[in-house]
Parts: sequence; structure tokens; C-alpha cells
Amino acid sequence: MPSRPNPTRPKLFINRTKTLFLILTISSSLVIFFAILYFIYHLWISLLNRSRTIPFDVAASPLKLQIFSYKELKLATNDFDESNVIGRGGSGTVFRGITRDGKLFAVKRLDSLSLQTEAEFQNELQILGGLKSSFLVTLLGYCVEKNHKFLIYEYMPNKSLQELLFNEAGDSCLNWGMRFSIILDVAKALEFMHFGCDPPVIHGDIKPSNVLLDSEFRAKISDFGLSRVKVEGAYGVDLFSQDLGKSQELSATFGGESTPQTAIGTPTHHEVDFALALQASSSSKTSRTSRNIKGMDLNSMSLAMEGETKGKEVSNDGHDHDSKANHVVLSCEDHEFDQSKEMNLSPNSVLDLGKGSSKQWGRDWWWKQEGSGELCSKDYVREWIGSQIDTANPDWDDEKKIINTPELGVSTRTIDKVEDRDESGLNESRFDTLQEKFAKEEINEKMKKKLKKKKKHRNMEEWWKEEEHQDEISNKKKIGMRRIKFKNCLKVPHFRYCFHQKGENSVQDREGEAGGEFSFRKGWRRKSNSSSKKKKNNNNRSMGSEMWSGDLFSRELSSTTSMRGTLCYIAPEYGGGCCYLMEKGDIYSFGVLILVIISGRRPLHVLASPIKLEKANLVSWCRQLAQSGNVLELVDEKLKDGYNKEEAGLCINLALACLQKAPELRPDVSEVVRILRGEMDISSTAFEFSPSPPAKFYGSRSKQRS
Ligand SMILES: Nc1ncnc2c1ncn2[C@@H]1O[C@H](COP(=O)(O)OP(=O)(O)OP(=O)(O)O)[C@@H](O)[C@H]1O
Repeated sequence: MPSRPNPTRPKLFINRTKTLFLILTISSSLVIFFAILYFIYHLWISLLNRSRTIPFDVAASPLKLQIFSYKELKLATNDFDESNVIGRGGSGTVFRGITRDGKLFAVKRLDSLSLQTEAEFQNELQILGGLKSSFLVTLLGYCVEKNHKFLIYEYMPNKSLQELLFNEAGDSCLNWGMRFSIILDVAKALEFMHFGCDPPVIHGDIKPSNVLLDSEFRAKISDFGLSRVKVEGAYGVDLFSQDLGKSQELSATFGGESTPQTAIGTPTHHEVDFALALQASSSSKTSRTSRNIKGMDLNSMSLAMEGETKGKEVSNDGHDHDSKANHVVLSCEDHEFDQSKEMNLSPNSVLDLGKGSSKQWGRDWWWKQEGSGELCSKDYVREWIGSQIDTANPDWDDEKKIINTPELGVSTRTIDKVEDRDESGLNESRFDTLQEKFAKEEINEKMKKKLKKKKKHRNMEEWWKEEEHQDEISNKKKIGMRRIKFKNCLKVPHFRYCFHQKGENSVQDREGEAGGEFSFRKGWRRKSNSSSKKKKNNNNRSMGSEMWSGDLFSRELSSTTSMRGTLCYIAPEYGGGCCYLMEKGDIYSFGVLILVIISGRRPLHVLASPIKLEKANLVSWCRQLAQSGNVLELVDEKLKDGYNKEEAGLCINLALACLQKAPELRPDVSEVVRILRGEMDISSTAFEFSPSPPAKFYGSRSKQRS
């Protein structure tokens, strides 16, 4: 008897087949999906690489750069072994490499593939790759492979100036001779870049970690990631465009040879430059000063200072103290307290202000513009108010009398005193009723006027607030204008944001600055990255202790690279809205560098001890020392007496000349070199910060240095 077919079997079979089919369909579609995704990803990467990372036409470059293979570099650095790491920077790690024939070279591996790193990579190739000088670190070649980018440089056995000056052990091996020759070498390097290249090259990031030393401790400049070629005549290079296609076009004429143009459209940066925003907030008002100083006659400054020191001798113009005070008050009332007007006075008009003026400006008025980072009329107004109260200004006393003694007689006496009237005339009242009435009315009117005046005196602080508010409004207006201007010029959004930070948060920014609250995106990011590395290397020093001592704080601040340079080394004009990178910006950074080399200190070194606070800001401290005529106090204690006092004094004063706020007053680099060589007298360069004529500081240097 045939067995009855099991009805569940085909069902089970069908079910199994269905499941299998479903699994197969899902997995195959998944495979197809991922394959497409992978393909798209690779296509995107290759497109991206083609548009962004293929370096400029190396074959057409005036200097032939070698193309290294990844394999070659891997071999030379022992697979990028940690033992071969010779330094770490903001954009990558630097390894020591060795060729088969035993030659050493340095390999910079760009760790992040951000747009900024990309731009810096292209910049190095296009600018440093086209320059050949014994004062610049030679770029030997590059490698772009497997999504890695490398730059290969000549090896500098004595590393960077940063490491030599601030090594962990704290023993700087640099003697005076070495320091002086490093200063001279950097000056010569800048001279080559500013005057030896056509068009000139502006480095944009002069600082100790970018000064490398060869086996004989000869200094060479490296890191051209932020450098620019000056193309727009006197107006410099547009710092914000960072259009490498443009710079490619420009670098074509290097060395007198022309290179074909290649279109390398590197996108602009979108990093928010908090460092600059902060600087901008503190220098927005000072920028006005720079302009004023430009137009100011140095003679008038010295006359003004003389006036201050000689006191009454100078103010023998017949004006008494009160009248000067009144003059100032009236200017304030009319909101005409315009610094530019005050500072553009002719020598005579400065003299006319006499004693009152010296009180008004105070002893340190032209130091404030640099040191405090804030220069505005509020400083002067505050100072003036202070001086008026402290010195028991008779004018104020008179007014006190008016307020406290409402009786007519007393008031009359007060007013009479002010108006130089004969008191007795009123006391012996011989007027008839009508005359008396008129007299009373007249007196009342005068009293009212006086009270009004007093009210204005009282409202000085309020007036200052108003003035500051107005300043802020006008700043915002300016920012608005700049935004529109830059929008029109199709500039990058970075700029807008930067100014948004500056404009809208300007007060907070300033407060932050005063309280030492800095927040630079890149800086803090670097700090967190590097702190773990530092911890590894330096176990016995906790992060907390470093922070407390301020050492880490200082280190991070002075090595924080922003788009426009490194904090403390960036010239003030780049913070005030100026967007052109100029040679004088390098000169400013060079001024800071000189002070760092001579003092063996970071430009901003905050320590817990309050005694040392005055020395925290190297530039301000140096200015204070210059004011007191004691610049040599700045020289590194480690040098003890083993330094040339004449050379040290010259370098410090040269640094001060380079650190002048107004770029046009800074010497150019050829003057700098000549001054260092003893071929030129420093006193012939413009000087804005000395309380006494430059000759007091400088004598001509007879010694010639080759
Ligand atoms: N050619 C070289 N030879 C020897 N050491 C080098 C060379 N180039 C760089 N280094 C070392 O590597 C360190 C890092 O250099 P790098 O240029 O990457 O960064 P940085 O200038 O310190 O920082 P940033 O790039 O943020 O400005 C240098 O301080 C130096 O010690």
C-alpha cells in the first residue's frame, strides 16, 4: 500500500527555499550596496586628491624637488619609529630619516589632513620649494602617497632655537656669541626674503621653533606654511584669500625663471582665529593711535616730554593751571576729546598746553598704548579725573563751596573768584533795589552755569561710559562695512566670523584678556593633544603643577599658531582688521624673537609668584626697563657676566624699534642688518616709545661686525 505523502514536507521545503532566497537577496543587495558605497568613496577620495593634493608642476619649478616614495621614507625612518621622532609641530610629526648612503634628512609627516594643513603643504612646496639660500632650511622633496603627505628637508642637527632656549633641563647651551650670531642670521634670512626675492616673500610666522640650527649653530629659517609672496605692491598680500592658485601664479617668477601656471584651487581656511579676535579686541582702539603716531612730529613729542619734565618752565605762557583744566573739560563736554587732534599738535600747541597738558596725559601716556594693549581716551580721562581729585584742584574746591553754601553771599564770592571780580564791590552793596535785583539775577544765572559745569564734572565717569559705548557702536559700524567689503570681494567666511567674535564680544574679549582667559581653538586642541605626550615624557611633573606654575600656560600661548602667525609674535596690525601680510609684520615678530633670545624667556610667561608678574609680558617688561634706562636687566641670568653689554644693549633697543606699534616706524630688515653689523646708527630710525631722545639710549657703534 503506497504510503500517503507527508503534506508538511513540501511546505517545509518551500519555506526553506523562501528563507534561503531571502537571505541571498538581502546579502547580495548588501554586498552590492557596500560595493557601490566603496566605489563612490574611492571616487570621491581620488577626485579630492586630484583637485587638492597634486602638487604644483614640480618639473617646471626653478628648483627641482625630489619625489620620494612612501616605501623609501618608511625604510629611512624605520617605519616611522618613535625613536626617530625629532619634533612635533602643529601640523605634523618630524622624523629623522637616513638614506642608504648614510645621509640624514628630516621628514615632516602631516598628521591631519585638514584644509589648513593642505594649504601649508602647498605653501611649503610653492614658496620654500622655489627658494635657495644658506639662511633658509632647504626643502629637498616631498611625497604624496596613500593619503599621506610628507615634506623632506635638510637635516638640522641642533634642532630648533625653541628647544635650545627652553629645554627640559633648563640649561641653555647658547652663549652670547651664539645668540648674537643667531639674531644676525635670522635678520639676514629676512633680508634675503624681503629684498633678495622678487617678488618679496613674507614669512608670517617668525618664532624660535621656526629657527633651526645646523651643526655649527648657524640659524636657518624654516616652516613657510604661513608665508606669502608679496604681489600687490605696497599693499602687501591678501592674507585672507590664501588662494594657492593665486600664489602659484605669483611664484612663477621666482629666480627670474617663469613656470607654467597650474590651477591649484586650495580652499580657504574656516578655522576661527580666536587669537586674532582677542588681539583685535585689544588693538582696535590702538590702531587709531598708530595712525596718529604716523602723523605726529617726533619733535613735538620730545617737546611735550620736556614740557612735562621742566614743568612750569615750559608753561610760562601766561595760562594758569585752572584754565588748562577747563580747556580739557570743555573739550570733553563737546565730545572733542579726540586723541588724533591732541596728538597731531604742532610743537607750539603742545607747549601751549603746558603744565595742564602734562597732567592730562600723565607721565606714561605713550607707554600705555603699547603695554596695556588699550589705548583710548578713557585712559586719559580717568587719569585726568584722578589727578584732579588727588591734587585738590582749586576748581573743584570752588565747586564744593557752591554746593555746600547756598547762601548768596558765599556763592557770590565763589563766582567772583572765578570771574576775577572785585569781592568788595558786592559786599558793600550800594545798588538800588532794581540794580540789586539785576545783580541777583545775574548771580543766579552764573550759579546755574557753574552748577551745570559741576554736573558735567560729576558725569565724567558716565561720559566715559557713553564714549566707550559710542566707540563700540562705531566699531560695529566699521565691522559692518568690512563685512560688506569682504562679501563683495568674495572673501572667506572665516573673516566674518572672526569679526563677529571681535565686534560683538569685544568687551568680554577684553575682560577675558585681562583675566588671562584665553580660548584659542587650535591652541587648546593642541594642548590636549600634546599634554598626553608631555605627560609620557615627563612623568614627575603633573599637568596640574604645570598649569599652576603657569609654565604650561605660557608655553601653549607662545606656541599657538593661528592662521596669521603665532600669538605674542603677531604684529598688532593683524589684529586690528588689517588683512595684508607685510614685511613689517615679520619685523615685529623678529623684535619679539630678539627679546626671547636675549632673555631666554618666553614672550608670555606667567608664574604663580606675584613678584614676577611684571615680568610676565616680555615686551612690556622690556619697555619698562627701557623707560628706566636699565635694559640690560633683561639679559638671560644664565649668561651671568659672559655677554657683550654693548651688543646686548644694541639688540634690545633694536628689538624695541622693531616692536613699534606703527609698522612704518619700524626699521626695514636691511636697516636691521646694518644696525647689527654696526654700519648704521640705530638712533636714525624712527622712535616712538622712549621718554627721552633716542640719543640717550644709543651711541653710534664704532665696532664693525662682518
Ligand atoms: N629640518 C629639520 N631638522 C631637524 N629638526 C627639525 C627639522 N624640522 C623640524 N624639526 C624639529 O621639529 C619640530 C617641529 O617642527 P614643525 O615645523 O613641524 O613645527 P613648529 O614650527 O614647532 O610648529 P607649527 O608648525 O605649529 O608652527 C621643530 O621644533 C624642530 O625641533
